[in-house]
Amino acid sequence: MFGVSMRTLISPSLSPFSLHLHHHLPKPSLFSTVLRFSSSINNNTKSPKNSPRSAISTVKSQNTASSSSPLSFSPPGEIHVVVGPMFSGKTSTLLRRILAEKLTGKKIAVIKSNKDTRYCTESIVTHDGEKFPCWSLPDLSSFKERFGTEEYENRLDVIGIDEAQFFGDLYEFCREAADKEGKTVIVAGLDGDFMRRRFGSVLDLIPIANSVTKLTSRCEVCGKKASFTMRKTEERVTELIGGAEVYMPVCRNHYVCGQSVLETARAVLDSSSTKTPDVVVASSL
Ligand SMILES: Nc1ncnc2c1ncn2[C@@H]1O[C@H](COP(=O)(O)OP(=O)(O)O)[C@@H](O)[C@H]1O
Ligand SMILES: Cc1cn([C@H]2C[C@H](O)[C@@H](COP(=O)(O)O)O2)c(=O)[nH]c1=O
Ligand SMILES: [Zn+2]
Repeated sequence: MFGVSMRTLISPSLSPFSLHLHHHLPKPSLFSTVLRFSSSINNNTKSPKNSPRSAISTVKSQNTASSSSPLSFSPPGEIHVVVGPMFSGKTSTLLRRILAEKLTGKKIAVIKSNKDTRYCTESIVTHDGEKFPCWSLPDLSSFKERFGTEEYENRLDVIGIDEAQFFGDLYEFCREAADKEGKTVIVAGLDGDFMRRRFGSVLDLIPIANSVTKLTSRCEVCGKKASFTMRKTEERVTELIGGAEVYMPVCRNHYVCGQSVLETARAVLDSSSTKTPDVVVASSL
């Protein structure tokens, strides 16, 4: 990772939600009554004295059990989104954050798309070779059942998702996990494809995210900060698995120059492929 620019889109202290609560709601409001009711349930909960894990599990089971009540208030989870071009350190950042959560005693799981078979199917692997075991899946909706529904609901705290651009059900999974199941979800993926078009549904998470981080790499041409990924080959399909042999990180200037160079090259290739055979034979002699 060469540079990081962090934009927290929702500041908890200034959220419309808290302003609304302070200035417009009659007191006591139904909402604050629900909050007090719910917190008194949790305060009366006797957690086992042994491990922090047991305490976490107890609170989570309580929340799951009470989630069917119309007056219940589950503690919300969180969604953190990490985007950027290829080689910008998205997987490294995901790994670092996941390990930090693990160190605090949280139970974690990492999922990556099974479309990405570049290094290893059972681990997320950074371009620097760091590894962490993961679930390699075709979609996210099957994760809960594969992980074990009871284990998922009562003990899992943090879910990391790598190569998020490849998951069609990303938005629904993250919203459900954070809003209804109290999970912290850390999502790493490409915001844009090689044409700088939105990639998959990563960008759809922004309105429901707690934080969004866009990383930069280093432009392979000039060394300045790179925010885009250039494809070096002729393929035009959106999804094309590959590494440095196919893609390179570039700055805006070299993305624009590179696109026009590629377009010129394509035009030359296209025109040469329409030449009559005798011309091709003649020129190749
Ligand atoms: N061709 C390359 N261009 C830039 N960085 C590279 C390249 N090859 C390997 N790297 C390394 O990749 C690291 C980022 O790896 P990773 O976290 O897997 O990135 P991402 O998930 O964003 O693709 C960089 O810190 C750099 O050391
Ligand atoms: C730009 C771009 C990338 N891909 C593929 C190439 C890689 O397999 C992954 C990205 O991996 P990384 O962890 O961000 O290095 O996505 C693609 O299919 N289409 C594209 O346009
Ligand atoms: Zn450049």
